[in-house]
Amino acid sequence: KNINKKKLPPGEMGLPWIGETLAFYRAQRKNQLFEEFVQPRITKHGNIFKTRLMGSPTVVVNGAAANRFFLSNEFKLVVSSWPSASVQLMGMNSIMEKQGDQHRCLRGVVATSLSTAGLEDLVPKICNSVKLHFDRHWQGQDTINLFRSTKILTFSIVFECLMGIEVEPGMLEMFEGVLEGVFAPPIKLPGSRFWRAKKARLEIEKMLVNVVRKKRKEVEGRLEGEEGMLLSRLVAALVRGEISEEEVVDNVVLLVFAAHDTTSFAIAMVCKMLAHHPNCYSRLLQEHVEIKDSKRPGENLTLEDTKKMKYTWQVARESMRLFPPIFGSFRKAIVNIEYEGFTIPKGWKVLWTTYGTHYDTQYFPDPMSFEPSRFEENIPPYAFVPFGGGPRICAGYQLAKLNIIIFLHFMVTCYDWSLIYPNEPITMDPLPFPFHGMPIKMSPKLL
Ligand code: HEM
Repeated sequence: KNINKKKLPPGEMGLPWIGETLAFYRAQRKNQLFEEFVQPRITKHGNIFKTRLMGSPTVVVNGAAANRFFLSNEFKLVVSSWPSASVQLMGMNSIMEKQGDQHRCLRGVVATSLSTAGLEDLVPKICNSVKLHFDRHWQGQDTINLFRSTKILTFSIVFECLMGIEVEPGMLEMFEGVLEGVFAPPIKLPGSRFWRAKKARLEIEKMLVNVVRKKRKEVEGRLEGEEGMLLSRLVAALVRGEISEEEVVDNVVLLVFAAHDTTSFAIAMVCKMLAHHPNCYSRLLQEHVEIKDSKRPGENLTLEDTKKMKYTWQVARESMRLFPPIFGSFRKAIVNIEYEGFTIPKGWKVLWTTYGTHYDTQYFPDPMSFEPSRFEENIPPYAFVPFGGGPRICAGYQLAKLNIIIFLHFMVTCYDWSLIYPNEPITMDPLPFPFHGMPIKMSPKLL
């Protein structure tokens, strides 16, 4: 209560409640949130400024030092803070709402599924999913909506390869029904986005509770110590009494949400960059042809093979630097925070951004040019943060990486392709997506 006003960061709070929300939304709709909202305020006030968004006084922080400070002090100074609609739709028990020991327990379950042994099993599974996807959706077509295609694929990879739940017809649509409401105003009027999403969530709950109970019987009948995929591990924790049935359900929903638009957008942007940079494309193609030539026909890739996709991962990281799938995310101060001579009062929100460092000339000279070779050098910690950092760093980073590079392996070695709209605009709703869904022309490759 006794905060010295002079020590608040500079910036405009605007009108009561509404603050600068409209300007924020306007910029977001054009996918110009950084250029039109953040950058001009950095120029005027510096890297740390205050504003008011959706009723909350908020401090926007930019730069590697700020990322380090706020991301690594999760649980001590700040906690993640999602809009009410997201929390209602993902559930109160998802990992993003958990702190301390409960958070550690859930992360542990995800992490063991993505440990080295887990990844070794995942690689052939992902390969099979990609091949099956091409057989079902690409074969015999000469054009395809790439963004849609990668969403269908990512969904089946998360469900079948990571969790071990078979995808049934209609499931993807049900989940997308929920995702559409995640950032909508939480208005429960019939017909509103949020209302429709709530209905979809109830349907999913019904479906997942059955899946979880079936899995529970299986897990209980198994020998102790026998491990399985992520769902089995979550259910095993349920059987041991460490987590509840609601926690299992909420975390399955959360994992789909976390993986879905992010991975698909990352793949779409890599393809856009490859289409615009033919030299990078030939170098990437060569990497994959060499790997393919080292295998017998039909032999699956191994984790070792994916480690050889070094240039591909540079291309993917450079694409995520320029087009991060996540703009940043909100935290809430749980104490009064002193930072860089300013006070951030307890209860205020903090918005850290990926863009605030990704275009910083100190770390990325000539930041607007596409140069995958930047990633040959080590990038200083917290300067490149598409996956966040600290205790809440992306739990699915390894899966995202494998999904992206294995998809590219099969796409570039099996197909010739080109963008139908090379300069297709990117919009946001509120996550970024290519306006036309990135249609491509493609034909099977005659290698
Ligand atoms: C290119 C793809 C992806 C990107 C760019 C991405 C980015 C991020 C970022 C920035 C965060 C941190 C959010 C914060 O600090 O508030 C995060 C958290 C998370 N991500 Fe990802 N993600 C991707 C794919 C995935 C996948 C495939 C999964 C899992 C299947 C996943 C699961 C998670 C989970 C569970 C968290 C929450 C971690 C926690 O709260 O402890 N993500 N992701």
